[in-house]
Amino acid sequence: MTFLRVNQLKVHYPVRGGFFRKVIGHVKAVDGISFELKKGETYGLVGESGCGKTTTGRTIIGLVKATAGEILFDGKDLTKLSRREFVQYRKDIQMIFQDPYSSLNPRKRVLDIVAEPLRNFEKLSPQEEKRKVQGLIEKVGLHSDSVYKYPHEFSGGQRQRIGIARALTLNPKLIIADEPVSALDVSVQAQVLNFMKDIQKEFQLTYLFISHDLGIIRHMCDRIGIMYRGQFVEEGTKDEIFHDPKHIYTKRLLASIPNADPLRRQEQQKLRQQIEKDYEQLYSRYFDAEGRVYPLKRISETHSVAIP
Ligand SMILES: Nc1ncnc2c1ncn2[C@@H]1O[C@H](COP(=O)(O)OP(=O)(O)OP(=O)(O)O)[C@@H](O)[C@H]1O
Repeated sequence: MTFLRVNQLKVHYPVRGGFFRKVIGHVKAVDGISFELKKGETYGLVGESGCGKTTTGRTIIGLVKATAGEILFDGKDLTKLSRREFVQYRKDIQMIFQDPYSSLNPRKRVLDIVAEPLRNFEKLSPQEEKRKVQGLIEKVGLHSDSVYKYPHEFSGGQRQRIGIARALTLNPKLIIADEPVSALDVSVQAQVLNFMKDIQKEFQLTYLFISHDLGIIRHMCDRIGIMYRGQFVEEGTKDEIFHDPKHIYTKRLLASIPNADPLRRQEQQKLRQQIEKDYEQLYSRYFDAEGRVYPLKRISETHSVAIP
């Protein structure tokens, strides 16, 4: 059952320059992507830094305005809703951020941090609110007394659990997790990821999981979309992507995962060189006068199209 559908979504950020800060061009952060999420699944968005993953997530949650395209959720196009209408949907879609160190207000107690979304939507008495927050804090594996503490009193993994408790406060249907463990020690990453899997079942959540780490994507996701410079180059189930990748860029990403077996490493090295050669022939980077990677253009698969 389709739960959320993104149709031809584009997000172009204006680039300003000159004395009057006029718009001199656009960064096509997301440039016509379409995909859908089914209820209860984990959909992975993967690609190298700057390919538009975060922008996609932030646009779905309404933090960034779409330039064109549709985001259909519960029969409504979120890009067309007024601010007021959007707030109702915002309850159902929550985000877990990358950095648990900066995403929690250091001056607020856990009670206030976790209760914040609640205060915007429900009028609970202070006692009811505290009971609810303590319940959530226990759910994420922390002691109920933690509600009186401040973020600096917790480890990175614990802080991310607090971020997750905050995301769960309003019983959301969809959680957008943007690199939720990349700021954490490898030893804690697995704990947080497994915990996210557990609560997914319990709270019947659908995840849009954003990561550049294919190992994590493989562990977490049912279906995967591979992004490259604002576009999708390939989409498939976990098995299709990992066992039968079709696109040269996906092969390149997969070849970059180090092989644990030393005997196979040499083989992998050779494969990687071949893939790099093919890739270089297909894609090329363009830079503007200031050295920024420019229009994120893709050379056609036949190598025959000249880039202006
Ligand atoms: N507010 C903004 N204004 C202008 N350009 C932006 C803005 N935010 C992002 N960009 C540009 O849009 C492109 C996509 O960025 P985005 O953060 O969505 O990529 P990403 O795949 O999530 O990368 P990362 O993994 O590094 O976070 C990049 O070229 C980035 O520089």
